[in-house]
Amino acid sequence: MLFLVRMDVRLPPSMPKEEADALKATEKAYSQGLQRQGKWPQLYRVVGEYANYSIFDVADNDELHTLLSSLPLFPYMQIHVTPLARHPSSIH
Ligand SMILES: O=C(O)C[C@H]1C=CC(=O)O1
Repeated sequence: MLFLVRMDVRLPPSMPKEEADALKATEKAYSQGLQRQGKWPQLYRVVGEYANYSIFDVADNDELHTLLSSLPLFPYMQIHVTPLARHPSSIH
């Protein structure tokens, strides 16, 4: 199942830079692992925002929730999920 996911990251301004950098590094490694597994096939930065649009390719809602809630930045993100279905006019 394909999902379009928007993630908006809101780190508290009071978080020490070292802590924020460590979280971002852990998040990067986690996300790249999922990308290599094919579960997170597309990841785009939203221009001018600390946000991304991503495509996830997972078995079901439960797997997506498990992956998203395991993101190291999860406590600091607003996440919006849109389930995708094949468009009848799509040639892909
Ligand atoms: O930077 C972000 O958009 C948040 C998150 C998503 C992948 C990653 O490495 O960090």
